[in-house]
Formats: sequence, structure tokens, C-alpha cells
Amino acid sequence: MTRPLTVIGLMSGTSLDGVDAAVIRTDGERVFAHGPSFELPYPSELRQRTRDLLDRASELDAHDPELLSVERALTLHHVETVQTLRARAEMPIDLLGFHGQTIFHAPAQHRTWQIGDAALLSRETGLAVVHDFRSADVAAGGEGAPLAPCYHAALLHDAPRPVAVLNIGGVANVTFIDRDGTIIACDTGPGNALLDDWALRHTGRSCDVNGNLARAGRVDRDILERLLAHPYFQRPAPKSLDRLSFAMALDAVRNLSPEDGAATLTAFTVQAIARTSLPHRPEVWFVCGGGRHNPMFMEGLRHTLQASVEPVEALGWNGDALEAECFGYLAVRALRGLPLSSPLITGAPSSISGGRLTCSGLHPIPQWLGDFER
Ligand SMILES: Nc1ncnc2c1ncn2[C@@H]1O[C@H](COP(=O)(O)OP(=O)(O)OP(=O)(O)O)[C@@H](O)[C@H]1O
Ligand SMILES: CC(=O)N[C@H]1[C@@H]2OC[C@@H](O2)[C@@H](O)[C@@H]1O[C@H](C)C(=O)O
Repeated sequence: MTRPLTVIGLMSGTSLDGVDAAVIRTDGERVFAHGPSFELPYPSELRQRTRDLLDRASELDAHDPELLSVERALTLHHVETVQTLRARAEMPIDLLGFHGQTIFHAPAQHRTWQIGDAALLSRETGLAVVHDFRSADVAAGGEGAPLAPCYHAALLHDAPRPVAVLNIGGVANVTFIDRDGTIIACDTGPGNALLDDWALRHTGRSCDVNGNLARAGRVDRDILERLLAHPYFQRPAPKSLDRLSFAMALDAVRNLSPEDGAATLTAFTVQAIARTSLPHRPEVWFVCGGGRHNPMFMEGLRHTLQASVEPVEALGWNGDALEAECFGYLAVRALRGLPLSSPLITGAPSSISGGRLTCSGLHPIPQWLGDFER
């Protein structure tokens, strides 16, 4: 039997709001325990510098001084997150699963780019680090995202089916598990990112807190229909998005009032989710990610999907920590050479593993790592 490991998973998502970290104990197949979790928000200056990098990421040179400076600052923010969580966890940690920050995602060009210095993280924490989860899938011709479905499936083994887990992060993505266990997944469209950018521009706050701006506005139906005419919504799964894939929506609503713009962008996220083509109607949609804290998304989804829509807390899960837990789980799967994705999830030609191990902070290398040699 493979030894279970205690792992800290680390996720810095497309919302650019901060680092989520969570402890789980897993052998990469079963999850034995969930430990504490913690989020360390980015200072607004670092969030803005990262946001600015995204705009020029497609042309960025890997040695760009600002890129390297942001990468170092983001990594040190991860180090601080790990040290804080470690102190709270009061248990020895074996491994880190480090997603990094996606700054560019274009699977059609065989490119996906997560920044973050795994060697620095390993040196500063003295822990082994698994990172670079998406490249192998993209290199094999897959979308490289979403990767959470395999973790959702591990947690949902005895839930009623068909069932959907919907993550509303910066981008939104769904995992659908059919009656026979078949998993279908994709990014559905925008999540919070457009609304965050709009709210920042018009209110100076980093998001539309509790949907208050959108609630006071009216949806512009013409603009909404135009946005939903985007070919992405006709494409079947598997499919995935970059944070900026729908940046033109901000341009489309630019002449609306702050309230009407927020209402229209909120409806765009909801309607994009509802248009996702699934083989059967899920019995329940369980929602995770920061978007579930926005009642305008939750109410809009209940109304549009005409189905039960619950936060994942209804399953006893922690919807703010789920993605971080996921990268802890995937880190152990990667060490064991187990698949992180499958053809129906990312479109890769076969189920393939991924991730890379960095141990620059370990002297000597612990013996148990030898058990995982692939
Ligand atoms: N009370 C709230 N009201 C409105 N929006 C909220 C609230 N709380 C959180 N959010 C939204 O949730 C976002 C953070 O979500 P989350 O942490 O899931 O993003 P992420 O980790 O970047 O996700 P992903 O990797 O899936 O893109 C914030 O940027 C904000 O838009
Ligand atoms: C390229 C990339 O970082 N994609 C993220 C992003 O954020 C949400 C959505 O777009 C999803 O596809 C993915 O993250 C989650 C954790 C995933 O891989 O499942």
C-alpha cells in the first residue's frame, strides 16, 4: 500500500485575489483527512502588477525583469502562506502542491504558462514541491484545464448522480458526473473576473461585494445576446479559457451605468453556465469558489437552471479551500505517476500524468520519496 502523505496544496487563481492553501492527507486516490486552510490576500499593488502582466503575457519574454520580479514576489507570498498554515496545522507536512499563477493559457497554441519559482519555494520552506501541473497535458494536445474534476470525483464517490460541481472562480468551470460515472468537464465561460474588473473601475472595490451593484441594475438584453453569440458557447467540451478570453465584454458594456454593467456581466456568467451542454440534467449543482458568496450568481443560477443549486458546504466541503486541496491531491497523484486528466476532461489523447518534483530545499532527500520514484 502507498504511504499517505500530508500535503499543503496551494492555489493562486485567475481572480488574482490571493493564495489559497489547505492541508489534506491523501495517497492520491483516497482522501483520509482535511486539515486547516488559510487564504493570504495579495496586497493591491501586487495584484495590479500581476493583472498588468496578463495584458502583455502573450508577448512576454521569460527573462522580462518585471515578470521575474512579480514571480519572486508571488512566490514569497506563497512561502508566507505555507509558514502561517504550517504553524496552525501543528502536524508535519511532507509535500507542497504548487499551482502557481496562470498568466497565459492558449492550449490551441500548445501554451499554458503558470509563473512561480518552485525551487525558491522549496528552499525557503525546506519541503519537496510538485508544480507545473498543466504542461504535460497541453503538450499532449489537451486543454490543460480544468484539472479539478479528478478531485471532485474522488470526493463524490457516493453522491446521487447525475451531479455537477460548479466552480465560480475568475473563470467558471464545471465537473459533471453521469449516472455511469462518466466525467465530463470544461470551463463554462467567465466567472468573477469581468465583474471584478468592472467593480474595481467603478467602485474602487476589488469585487461587486454581495452582488450589491448588480442588484441595483438592469440587464441589457441586446448586449447579453451579443456576448452569448460567441462561438465558444457552441463548442462542445472539452474546452478551456484564459482569464482574458472574454475581456471584450468589458468593452461591450462600457457605456452602461455601473449598476447595469454589473447586472449584465453577472447575467453573462450565469447564462454561460446554463448554456453548457451536458448529456443529462444534474440532480444538483454544488457550487464552490468565491462566486458562491455572490447571491446574484446563486439566485440567477437557481432561476435559470430550474434545479437545486447549493454551495458545496451542503456536502460538508469547504468551498473556499477546494482548489487548494485539489492541488495537494494532484501533487501526490503526480508523484505516483497517476493520471491528472482524461480525454473527456481535457481532450488529451489518453489519461496522462503530469507535474514536476523539485527538492532544492531538502538535505538529505527523505527516504520516503524513493517509494514514489516513477
Ligand atoms: N462576498 C462576495 N461578494 C461577491 N463576490 C465575492 C464575495 N466573496 C468572494 N467573491 C468573489 O470571489 C472571487 C475569488 O474567488 P476564488 O477564490 O474562487 O477565485 P480563484 O481562486 O482565483 O479561482 P479560480 O482559480 O477558479 O479562477 C473574488 O475575486 C470575488 O469576485
Ligand atoms: C489555465 C488555468 O489556470 N485555468 C484555471 C482557471 O480557473 C478556473 C478555470 O480557469 C479552470 O480551468 C482552472 O482552474 C481549476 C482549478 C482547474 O484546473 O480545475
